Amino acid sequence: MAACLQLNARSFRSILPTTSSVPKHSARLGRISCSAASPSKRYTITLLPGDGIGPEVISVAKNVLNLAASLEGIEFSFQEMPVGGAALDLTGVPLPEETLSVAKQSDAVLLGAIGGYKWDKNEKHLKPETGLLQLRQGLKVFANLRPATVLPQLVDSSTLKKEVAEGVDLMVVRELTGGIYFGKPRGFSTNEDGEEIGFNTEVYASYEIDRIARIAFETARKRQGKLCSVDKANVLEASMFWRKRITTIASEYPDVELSHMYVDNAAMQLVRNPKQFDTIVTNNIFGDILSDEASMITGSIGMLPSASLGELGPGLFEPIHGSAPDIAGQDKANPLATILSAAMLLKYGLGQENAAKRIEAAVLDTLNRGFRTGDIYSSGTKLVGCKEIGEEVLKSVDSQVPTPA
Ligand SMILES: NC(=O)C1=CN([C@@H]2O[C@H](COP(=O)(O)OP(=O)(O)OC[C@H]3O[C@@H](n4cnc5c(N)ncnc54)[C@H](O)[C@@H]3O)[C@@H](O)[C@H]2O)C=CC1
Ligand SMILES: CC(C)CC(=O)C(=O)O
Repeated sequence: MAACLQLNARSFRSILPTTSSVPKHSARLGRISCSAASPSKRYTITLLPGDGIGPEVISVAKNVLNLAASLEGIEFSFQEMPVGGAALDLTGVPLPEETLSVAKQSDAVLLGAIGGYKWDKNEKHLKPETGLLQLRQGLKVFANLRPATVLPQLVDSSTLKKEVAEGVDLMVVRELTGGIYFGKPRGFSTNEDGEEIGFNTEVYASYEIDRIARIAFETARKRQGKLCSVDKANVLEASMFWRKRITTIASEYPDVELSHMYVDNAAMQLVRNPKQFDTIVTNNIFGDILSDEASMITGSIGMLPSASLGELGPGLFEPIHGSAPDIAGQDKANPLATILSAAMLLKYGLGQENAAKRIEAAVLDTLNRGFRTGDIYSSGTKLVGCKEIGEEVLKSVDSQVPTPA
């Protein structure tokens, strides 16, 4: 148990510069300016359950977040707002102005997932996914941290051989508000031969690369000091420019060992020898794909949390998975990624590290007691649903002693 906690604690501790005294809405990234004042103990949290399994995992994570925080004397007021398909059904748009406004005014945002078959044929501006992209852009959360750690308890759940998966502890730093997801021109048209076409633009300005590069170098510096920048600079101009800017920023971090890798090779290396990676920095689309791949090394996409942070304003915390319509409404979803996202919210969003550690420890304790959802089940463990594993995590939190005042 101690060894497991140690491994986990290191991986969580090493994500970003430690900010145990981050005031509300202070800059949290890169060159952080922190107040020395004690953190506030009252926060407003926007909950965005979204679609599919989103409401199931958010309901569980909310209870865990609330209990862990209360043991540290922290009070939350939660405000639940619609986003994605749920918002489309209610209001006709995937990100209502009120949702964005409430989110912006809160201290942190916890999101489940969006999307579903029902809205798949909608026009682009009426897709749930557009609402999530608008939310990320509206909150200006350009830095998406996606830790992938193989917990000793789940090494048998990995699809990779034990000796390959064991000990993997990597961090994907994904650029989140630029690149091909947002680049213009984009759309549908007709080419000179009269053929219908669809097109998008991968574009990055130097400031966008420089700021994510600094976050990634700072992150690597707090971890094992190794940063691998992933691009497609053998083919794409946007990647050539990415590599040039990353190399320029590297001169500010002589203590960090920088390497570059093409994305096709990186995809292969992640399953060949994932332990070679410490911190990966990459663009929006490659980060999306590589982090889903990395999640399977850890056992399941249902295990990977994420934190999306900007220079100012609330952070957005969400599991990396989608709305999983194939299992929605069946109490089969693994809520641990969302619960761990709540821990990231406490640590990186609010500077409440002790409460975050309570959640991380409770997740480990629950796994140590043998509880598993279907996606991480292995023989000899206890198969439970989303609600039940949530209740077990709550019991683990509940059994912890409050920090003396
Ligand atoms: N951040 C978000 O809200 C995201 C939303 N989506 C949307 O979600 C919908 C479904 O997309 P998919 O490509 O199927 O990706 P997905 O991540 O929703 O599901 C992929 C597979 O993983 C499983 N899975 C995902 N999360 C799980 C969990 N917590 N526990 C157990 N199993 C889990 C699903 O059952 C499915 O078999 C689409 O509408 C898509 O656009 C996709 C990715 C991210
Ligand atoms: C807009 C989202 C559905 C894109 C995505 O897959 C993600 O960022 O996780």
